[in-house]
Amino acid sequence: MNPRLTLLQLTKRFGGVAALSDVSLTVEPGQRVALLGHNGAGKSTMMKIILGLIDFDSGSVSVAGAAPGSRAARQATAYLPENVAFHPALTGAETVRHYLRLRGHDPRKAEELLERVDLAQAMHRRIGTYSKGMRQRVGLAQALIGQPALMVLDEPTSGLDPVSRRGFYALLDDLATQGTAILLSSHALTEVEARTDRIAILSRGVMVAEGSIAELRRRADLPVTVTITPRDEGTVRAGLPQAVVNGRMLTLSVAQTDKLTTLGRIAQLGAAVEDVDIAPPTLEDIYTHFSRPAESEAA
Ligand SMILES: Nc1ncnc2c1ncn2[C@@H]1O[C@H](COP(=O)(O)OP(=O)(O)OP(=O)(O)O)[C@@H](O)[C@H]1O
Repeated sequence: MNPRLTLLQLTKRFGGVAALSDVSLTVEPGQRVALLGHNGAGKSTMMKIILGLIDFDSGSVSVAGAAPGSRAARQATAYLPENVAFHPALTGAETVRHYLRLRGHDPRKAEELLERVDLAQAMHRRIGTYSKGMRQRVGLAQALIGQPALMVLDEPTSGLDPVSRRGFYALLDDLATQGTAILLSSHALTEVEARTDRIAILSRGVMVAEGSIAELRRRADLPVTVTITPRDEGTVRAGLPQAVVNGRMLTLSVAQTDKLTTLGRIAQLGAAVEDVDIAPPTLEDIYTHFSRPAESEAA
């Protein structure tokens, strides 16, 4: 299958600032890719280039096999900006009908789209009375028009409460199952860790890491955290002198390669141990690990 999005050695400068340097990325049909990066890392610049809103200096970009900004690319792509702005005097239903007409679709589909984003109750109210999260969901309904081949979402959950976030990701899962490729930028590491297939980390315009969370975890080779709940603290501390006391628990930071040996030593402590938990490095740990070299360059 052809990728829905291909960026090859993409470079973009704004005067003296290299917003993107040699960035490559592909997103296949049905993939959900999270684009992570500090403020000013180049995420919005990349999205604007994909949408054909700004030019780039060198490299190549293909959106569903077409040039960014071309009619074919625009038809294949849906975009949800971070702060959606709609006319406050129009209702949700009127707004989505308007976008349906603009994109050559049957305006009667507005109700179904608004139901999909959980706005059935409020669709006939003026948008001026909506909360930020509700406006965001109107934006999402607009982005769902015509079953896009590629969805580009800029911080899509920033105004949403936890229940709405869950609903939002369930909707993305449905779209991905039907083949839509999804590229979303986010600073919410915990939720993208659970709800996306691949992570792309930009740091000062450079793609410093890209892959599934399992691949990035392997590559980063960060220690796992082993937490032991002792039944007999004295015996556990004597058996594991390097463990750090943390309230009622003892924790150990263990290299991946020493994990099984350490578990063997814990098992030998027998009844002195009440429980053991192993936590792999979180996406936040991985993100910090890969972003760090560029940060130290900056120092
Ligand atoms: N129109 C512009 N003119 C000059 N510099 C720009 C312009 N747009 C972006 N930049 C610069 O390019 C770099 C990347 O900015 P960009 O907005 O892409 O970052 P970002 O990752 O989206 O950040 P944030 O998380 O804050 O939205 C920054 O140094 C920014 O100042």
